[in-house]
Amino acid sequence: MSNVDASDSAAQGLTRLNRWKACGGFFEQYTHPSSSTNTAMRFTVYFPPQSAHKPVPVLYFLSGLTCTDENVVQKGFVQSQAAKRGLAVVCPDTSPRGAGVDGEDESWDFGTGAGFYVDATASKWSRHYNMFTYVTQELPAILHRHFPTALLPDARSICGHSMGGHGALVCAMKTFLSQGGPPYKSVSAFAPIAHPTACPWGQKAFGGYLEGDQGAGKAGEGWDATLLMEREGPFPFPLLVDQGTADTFLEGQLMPEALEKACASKGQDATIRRQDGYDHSYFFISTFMADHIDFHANALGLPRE
Ligand SMILES: N[C@@H](CCC(=O)N[C@@H](CSC=O)C(=O)NCC(=O)O)C(=O)O
Repeated sequence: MSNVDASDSAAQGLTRLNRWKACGGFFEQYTHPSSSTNTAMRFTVYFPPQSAHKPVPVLYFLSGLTCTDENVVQKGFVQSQAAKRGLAVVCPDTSPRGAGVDGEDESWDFGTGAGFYVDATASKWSRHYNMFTYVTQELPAILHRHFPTALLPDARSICGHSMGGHGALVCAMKTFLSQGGPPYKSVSAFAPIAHPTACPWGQKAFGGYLEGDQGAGKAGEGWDATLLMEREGPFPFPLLVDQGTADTFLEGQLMPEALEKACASKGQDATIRRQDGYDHSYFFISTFMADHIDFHANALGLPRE
């Protein structure tokens, strides 16, 4: 279970920053005080046209290193298929901002913009860098309190890219294992950092955020999707992963073959696809976004087109 208290934050207010009409629905961007991160947090929701008349299921999209809530909104092409299927898409930020932790802005792959969707236990980071509790508990509670007629409380799935692809896997796995909220119905990832304890990005993040992860790396094992699959799989939700073959981070950082092997050994319901010639960018993500929206809409029981 989480070491962070997210219980009181649903009562706190949201301030709307922006609203844009798209494909008959609306993107709405909000800021609010967060009890998980002890900072202001920002997120954007796509409300499909159907949500004006009845509550709809929710897909969370977790972005990667250096991103905010806006990258996938501007370049992910979520809205056209989400509007067709009647699926809301929630896009959180990737870390607290302006927390004031010494060194948080020194590198692009750690600290600001790089929360890695863990709950930090190292004392320097643990007051603010609690993105796991924020994404899995606090933000859903806020959304369902503020938008009860637009969003269903228990029908949720999760997707992400790179750091966020791994975050999506771990949010679903750890929520199921801890029974810490309604289970996610499906999980998908674009180019996830599939085995973070074995790659430089993950070792840097876990070594910083997690007490006891320096050196032997033990603390990170409970936050590594491939190790969670090996130890606790199979999980009762389907998994879809897309990986571009021309991704410059594929060798050395992403390691989809490790996750693939773990899924195969545990009989996990998993589809892991290689997409020829695609890189790590939002050109890749936007190309296959409709497939991912359909995958989740089907798992969430939405009517097919
Ligand atoms: N330092 C570089 C590379 C950063 C980068 O490629 N970030 C990816 C996510 S990587 C894994 O989590 C990304 O999504 N970038 C944003 C985008 O809109 O493409 C840099 O700063 O460019």
